[in-house]
Amino acid sequence: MTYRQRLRAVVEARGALVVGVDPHPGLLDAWGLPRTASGLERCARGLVEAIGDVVAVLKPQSAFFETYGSAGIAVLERVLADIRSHGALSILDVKRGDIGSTMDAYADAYLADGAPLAADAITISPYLGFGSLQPAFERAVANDRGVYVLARTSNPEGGQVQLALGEDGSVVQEIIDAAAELNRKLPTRAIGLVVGGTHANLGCDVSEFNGSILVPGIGVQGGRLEDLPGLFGDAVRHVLPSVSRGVISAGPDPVALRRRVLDLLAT
Ligand SMILES: O=C(O)c1cc(=O)[nH]c(=O)n1[C@@H]1O[C@H](COP(=O)(O)O)[C@@H](O)[C@H]1O
Repeated sequence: MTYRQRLRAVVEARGALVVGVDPHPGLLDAWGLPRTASGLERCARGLVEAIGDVVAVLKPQSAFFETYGSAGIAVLERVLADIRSHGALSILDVKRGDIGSTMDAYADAYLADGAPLAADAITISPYLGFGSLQPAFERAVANDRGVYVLARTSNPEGGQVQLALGEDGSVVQEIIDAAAELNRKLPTRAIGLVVGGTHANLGCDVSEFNGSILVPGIGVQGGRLEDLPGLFGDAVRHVLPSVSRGVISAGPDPVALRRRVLDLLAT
C-alpha cells in the first residue's frame, strides 16, 4: 500500500490527528525524569505506549533525540518501531534539505526499506530549491513512503523567506504549485505540505493542492482546531492537524494523555 492509502485507512479508523513526540528538556523535568538518554526513552516510549493505539500518526522530532548523540538516536529507532507496532504511522520531523548527492543520502537514511531510521514519511525543506529535493521524492515514491515539504511554516519569522516575491508570485506559492504539479504526475501523490495553523490567513493558496497537508502549531503556538475549516476552506479535507506540547503536557499519567487525545479527536 502507498503512504496515502495507509494514511487514509488509519485516519478513517482513528480520526485526523498527529501527535508530536517532542521530549524537550523541560518536559523531562516535569515528568520527573533525568535529562539523560534513559529519561528520554521513558518519556518518548511512555507517550507512544499511552496513545499509540488511538492516534493515527505520531511525529517524533529528531532534534530532541539527537541531543543525546548515538544513545538518543538508538531511542529514536525504538520509538519508530513502537509506533509501527501500535498500528500508527510515523512522520519523522527532520526538516532535511541539501544538494543532490547529500539529499540522496538523507533519502537513504529515512525513506529506504530496512534503514534503521526509516519512517512512513519525513519533513523536508525546499529552501535550497524545490528541485534539490528530487532524491527524496524518488525514494518516497519507490518505497511507498511520503514527504512533507515545508511551505508556510507556523513561526512568525517564516514569512521573510516564504512570502518573498519570486518570478511567479510568492516563494511559498511557487513551492505549493510545484508540489501540486509533481503530485499530478505521480500515481501515489506522495508529496505533502507543511502549513502552520497559526496564521490569521495563510497568505498562500492551497485550494488546488492534491496531497496531504500537515498543520503544526495547534495548541501552545496559538493555532486552534476550530479555525482550520475557515483557514483551509475545501482543502481542509487534506489537513492533518499536529499537536505536540498540547498533548504531551498532560503526562506522564497515561490515562490523562489518552484523555487529552480523545478530547482533541472529539473537537
Ligand atoms: O514540521 C513541523 O512539524 C513543524 C513545522 C512548523 O512550521 N512549525 C512547527 O512547530 N513544527 C514542529 O511542530 C512541533 C511544535 O509543536 P507544538 O509543541 O505543538 O507547538 C515542533 O516539533 C516543531 O518543529
